[in-house]
Amino acid sequence: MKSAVLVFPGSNCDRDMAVALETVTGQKPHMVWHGDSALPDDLDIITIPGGFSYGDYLRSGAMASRANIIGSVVQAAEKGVKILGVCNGFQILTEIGLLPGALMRNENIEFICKDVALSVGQNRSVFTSGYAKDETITIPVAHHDGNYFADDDCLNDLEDRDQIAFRYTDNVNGSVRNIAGILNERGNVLGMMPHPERAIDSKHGGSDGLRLFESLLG
Ligand SMILES: NC(=O)CC[C@H](N)C(=O)O
Repeated sequence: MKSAVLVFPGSNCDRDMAVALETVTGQKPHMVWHGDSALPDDLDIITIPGGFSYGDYLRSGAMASRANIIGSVVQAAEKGVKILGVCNGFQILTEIGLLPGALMRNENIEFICKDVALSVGQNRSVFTSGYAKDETITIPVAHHDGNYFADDDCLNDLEDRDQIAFRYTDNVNGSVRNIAGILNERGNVLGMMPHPERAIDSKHGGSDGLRLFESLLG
C-alpha cells in the first residue's frame, strides 16, 4: 500500500504518522512537503498529521488549507484516494472544505491532552471496519481547537448518511453531538481530533488506534 504524509511548518505528528503507516503496511510512506505541488503517483492513502501548521495563525488549519500541495490533495480525494486527517489534519480538511463544519476553541479554553473514550459510530468505512459499531475505544487527544461545530441541517445529514465515525463518550471539548470524527459522504475522507497514531502499541499505553490503520489494508 502506497502512502504519504503531508508535512507543514509546525507539523509535529508527522513522524508518529509515518511510524504507524510503516507498521501496518511494511513500507515507508512518502513524506510530502507542503510547498510541493505534485503528489507521488498511485497513492492509496494520504495522511494529514497533527500539529500547529503555520503556528495556528489566523485559525488552526486556515493557512495550510491554501498550501501549494492542497490542489493535488483535493484532486486525489475526488478520485477516491483515502485521506486521513488527524487533529490539525482534521482542522485542515474542514478549512479546505473536504469535510463540513469547523473546529473551534475548546469550550473550557484550555489545551486538553489526555486519553479519552470514544464510541465507534459506524464500522462500514475503510477506516473503521476493524471496530465493532458502538464499541468503546481509548485514544489520546491533544488540542486547543477541537470543539466541532456544524449547523443542525448539516449534523442531521451527517447522521442520516452514517458519516459520524467517532463520538466522545464524555464530551471533553464542547463538540456538538459529541462528535470526535466524521467521514465525507463517499467515505474516503476521515477527519478526527483524537490521535490513533499515538495508540498503536501497548507501550504507548494503548493500541486501540492500530485497528484504524489495519482497516486501511482492506
Ligand atoms: N495535536 C494537534 O494536532 C494540535 C492541533 C491544533 N493545532 C490545536 O491545538 O488545536
